[in-house]
Amino acid sequence: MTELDEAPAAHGGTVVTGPWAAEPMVEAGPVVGEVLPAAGPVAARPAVPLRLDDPLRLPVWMTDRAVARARARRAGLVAGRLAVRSTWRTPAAVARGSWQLGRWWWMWVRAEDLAVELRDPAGRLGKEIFVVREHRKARWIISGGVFGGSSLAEALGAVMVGDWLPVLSVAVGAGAAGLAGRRRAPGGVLAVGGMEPDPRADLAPEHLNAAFRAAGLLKPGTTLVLCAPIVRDRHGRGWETVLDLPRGAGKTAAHAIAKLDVLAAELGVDEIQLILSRVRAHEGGHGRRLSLWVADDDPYLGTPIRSQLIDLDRFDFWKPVPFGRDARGNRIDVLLLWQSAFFGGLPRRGKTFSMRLLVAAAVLDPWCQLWLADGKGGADFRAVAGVAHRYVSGADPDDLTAFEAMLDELISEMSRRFALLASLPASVCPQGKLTPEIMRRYRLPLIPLVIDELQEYFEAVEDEKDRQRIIGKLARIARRGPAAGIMPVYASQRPDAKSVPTKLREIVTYRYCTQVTDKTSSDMVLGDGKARAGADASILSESEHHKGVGVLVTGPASFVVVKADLLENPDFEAVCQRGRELRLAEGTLTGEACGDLASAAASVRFVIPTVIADVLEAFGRRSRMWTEDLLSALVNIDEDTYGEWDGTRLASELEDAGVVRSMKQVKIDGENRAGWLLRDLEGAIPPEALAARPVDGAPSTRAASEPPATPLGSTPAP
Ligand SMILES: Nc1ncnc2c1ncn2[C@@H]1O[C@H](COP(=O)(O)OP(=O)(O)OP(=O)(O)O)[C@@H](O)[C@H]1O
Repeated sequence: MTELDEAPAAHGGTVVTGPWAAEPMVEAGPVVGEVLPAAGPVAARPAVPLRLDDPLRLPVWMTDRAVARARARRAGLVAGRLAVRSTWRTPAAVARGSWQLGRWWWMWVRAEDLAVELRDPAGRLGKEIFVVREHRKARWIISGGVFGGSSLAEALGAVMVGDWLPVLSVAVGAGAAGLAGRRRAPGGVLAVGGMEPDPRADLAPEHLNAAFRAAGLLKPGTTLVLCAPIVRDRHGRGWETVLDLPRGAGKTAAHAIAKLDVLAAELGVDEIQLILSRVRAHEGGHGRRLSLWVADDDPYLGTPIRSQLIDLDRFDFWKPVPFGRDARGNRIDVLLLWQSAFFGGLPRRGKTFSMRLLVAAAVLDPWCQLWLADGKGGADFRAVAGVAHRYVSGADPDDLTAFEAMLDELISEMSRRFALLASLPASVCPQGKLTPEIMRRYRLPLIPLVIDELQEYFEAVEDEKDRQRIIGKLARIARRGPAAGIMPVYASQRPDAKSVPTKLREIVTYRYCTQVTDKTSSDMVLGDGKARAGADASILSESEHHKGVGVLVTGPASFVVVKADLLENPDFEAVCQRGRELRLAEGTLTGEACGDLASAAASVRFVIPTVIADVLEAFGRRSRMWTEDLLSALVNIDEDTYGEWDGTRLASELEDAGVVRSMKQVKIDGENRAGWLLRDLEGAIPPEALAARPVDGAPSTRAASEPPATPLGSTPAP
């Protein structure tokens, strides 16, 4: 196993190469400003001026097996259909052609063309009738001459050459009549064998012109401007080109992207097979320039790619996380540093699995402190319990309290970090932001805050005011957290306004949406107007192959459709086990992952006083509690012992057990009341018992002579 040290260098919150970037054309150089021929029955490719020093280029079907196969298949189909259909179509075509030729001859011999020219505005011929008659006479003579001459020639030919000559003449005549009587497709394009041309076999400029015209993007008589020849892409999986919409029609690249569904239908492919993206100014583009790629097949077919994270010993979360691949097979990595993310989509479409790739990367970095809440409390995240600093599973009333306590604690941590960063000298902290050096020196690990099935928490809250308060906290963390190394990743199953509060979504920088039912739901996750701009998760199908495929929006104008790598539950468990070992070795295992304090104390033969043990149990995952709540929780634990206790009795018992109370009033939700802090209670546990927990950075195997590590969260003076 290796560390992913060849991962691209960190760069401010971007996703590496996506199909929106015009790729260099490898097969041929760009031919700027070449005008596509008008739509029509033109089968030939656009004439690219040849120069003597141009390399010899073979037709694509000779160099590309996929195209050769597609062509052969199509030729076979066309020939087969032609053979079957011609049995009844040929006589009909010959009859139609004979009738048309006969009619044409009759019009000609009647000199109708001349008569039309010579008629006065009232439609009379007047004296010109004599000219017309002269012509009629001459044309009858010519017809008679041709007919008589050819009959004589046929008769002589039959005698001198053979009887087959007249038969051949009749066959040629019938063939000509048959050709004249062929059926034509509407618009004048010939439908060979009754089949439409298949752009997958050979995408030609006229296909593009016709599709753009049908989508209302081209005015009659105008054509697209080809900036690069239409070539096979480097993997031979589709056709690609760069083109401009013509000036003067008022149509932009954005208009074309909004018509992606119509264009795909006109090109005879599924929307998922057509990748249209703007070519921006820094790539040499402008408002009318588009990069276009038409895949031969659904680009997401095939077995899912196993996540690289499974085989990594450790990962550096300051680097982009290997996430998946786009339609064209380019790797997509996601740098979560300084960012926040939102995952949405219908159930069972791979939302949690995709999000878990980021979690796995965090788990593999011992300098990441994971705070995680799973609203459903399913099996997907159970393995993080051994690594996570805070882990809330489920959305029952107790879990909801723990969930909010976790948010409060994190907000306090965020404020502490900002205060600390502000106090550091500019030489240590030049940008006022966390750096890997500051992280290690001041024990400020990166904190991914991961919340799956967010809708469960919103639904568990009955009062709208409480819901808004939670949204406010989540939004506050998303807005300010990233600069302090706190990166929220939220996921919700239901793409509606209640489950995906707009206020929250708009702050989050990355948004990922797996399949949804319609454009409105897609916009609900990805942002208003995104579907119109091409980022539309409703084009994903229910196919097994589209599980884990989602639209990843990385900025106001950038998105990519990604097939996420696969990381299944057993692999995730192995990753979590590795993450725990890494933290134990590095002395960074903290919080709930350290386990139950009472059992840790028991392992060093120390018995925690019952009152402290019970109070700790009553605290659960909270960091502070009001006395009245604590007393009722104690009554729940043991009514016989605590039924008669009041605040004074509790204070004196805890004092006797060694608890030193640092403050009598504690603030919860902005309200100060008599209460207790978790850290005061933990302060009463003797050092040996605390040392039995790896919480303070002591690897379980640390030698007695080694100095103790500084606890995470306790910061040395700058
Ligand atoms: N990248 C992937 N490639 C292939 N299959 C995947 C991928 N991601 C997920 N799946 C499959 O899809 C199933 C559902 O995934 P997941 O649990 O992430 O869905 P979800 O959208 O989070 O659903 P829910 O909201 O019900 O939890 C998984 O059990 C897995 O088999």
